[in-house]
Amino acid sequence: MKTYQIATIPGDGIGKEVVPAGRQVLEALAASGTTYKFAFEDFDWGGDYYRKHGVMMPADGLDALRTKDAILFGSAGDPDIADHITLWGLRLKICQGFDQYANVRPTRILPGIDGPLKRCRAEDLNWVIVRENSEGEYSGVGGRVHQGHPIEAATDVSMMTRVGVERILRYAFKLAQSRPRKLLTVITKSNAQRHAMVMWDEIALEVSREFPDVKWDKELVDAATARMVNRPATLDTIVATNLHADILSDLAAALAGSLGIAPTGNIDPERRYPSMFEPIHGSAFDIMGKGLANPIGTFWSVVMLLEHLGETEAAQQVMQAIESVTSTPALHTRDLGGTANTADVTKAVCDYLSARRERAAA
Ligand SMILES: NC(=O)C1=CN([C@@H]2O[C@H](COP(=O)(O)OP(=O)(O)OC[C@H]3O[C@@H](n4cnc5c(N)ncnc54)[C@H](O)[C@@H]3O)[C@@H](O)[C@H]2O)C=CC1
Ligand SMILES: CC(=O)C(=O)O
Ligand SMILES: [K+]
Ligand SMILES: [Mn+2]
Repeated sequence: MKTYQIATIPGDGIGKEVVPAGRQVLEALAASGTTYKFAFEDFDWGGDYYRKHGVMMPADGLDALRTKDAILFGSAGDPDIADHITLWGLRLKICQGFDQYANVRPTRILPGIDGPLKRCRAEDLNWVIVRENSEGEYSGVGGRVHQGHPIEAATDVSMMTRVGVERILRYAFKLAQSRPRKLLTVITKSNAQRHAMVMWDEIALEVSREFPDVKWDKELVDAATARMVNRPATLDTIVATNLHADILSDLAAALAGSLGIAPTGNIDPERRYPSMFEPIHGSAFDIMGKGLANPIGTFWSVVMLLEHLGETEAAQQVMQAIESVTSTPALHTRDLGGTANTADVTKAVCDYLSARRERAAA
């Protein structure tokens, strides 16, 4: 029997609540009679580790992850440690260390969820945002000098390379091609950002020639926010830079009902390294430790993890379990206007998976 090696890294805040929940779902799935097992290794990296060791993860931490089939991640972010230390010390260290250059963020309005847009039907919002995940505004290039003096200066340089832009655009065109509408929107800001974003537009045109069956258009990022709200059905696959897509995908999640529902894959499409799956949200300091976290974003990330492993049927089963739970208002957490807690939702998803096994056996 095949055993998938899965690393779990809860990290901080509600990551510590939703990642164990995600693991329970994978365990319930395996117990329901799959032809494979999961072997989990849990890593206690994050803010608590930082308080003990002065780093978010060990210097050779990537080596412990290198041989895993996938990583399930929670969040990096601790109320008592600066956000740039936690993010760069853990999540970005893994994303950049394993060159997970494609950050893939599907969004749709799940059954039973009441989205905030009154003119948007559920079928009008079914997007996948492809976020460049290795360079751009989050390349980490820059510096700060003369701190505290009037002449203090600081830069965050947005680095765009032809290789980086070409590979993410090619990934996005391919993904668009694989979806029924074969529709891609390339989002930039090539009016104001007159160098790298102009290069994006040029490379988009070049790469588009490899995909004659994909319809594509361009939108500037400011106008894209309005289009997402006013004409959601005109979008399908979306590709944008690291920063732009980070912002647009939180908006997308909110338009689909809640930040607590939305999943991500940090993908190395070439499979040189393990890919990492996480909800798009962060540590949620305001609700951590209270059992209020919606675990659906993590469960949907588990679906993406299973798809990445090639376990398509299992992925579908977990997605069905999620949709059965979202269809039941009594199982909505507070962010969806309900009163259920993290454990209630987790149990319902696990029970659904177990019941499938019983139905199959009957
Ligand atoms: N991938 C990662 O590791 C990320 C880390 N962060 C870090 O997380 C910390 C907090 O960041 P914020 O900007 O506040 O964003 P956040 O995503 O943690 O929270 C924003 C709002 O959404 C709500 N929310 C988020 N997830 C939820 C869930 N599953 N269920 C119910 N409500 C949920 C929170 O309660 C909060 O009101 C910071 O340290 C930040 O750097 C933020 C985003 C991603
Ligand atoms: C850090 C962050 O906001 C994200 O990965 O979405
Ligand atoms: K996260
Ligand atoms: Mn974000």
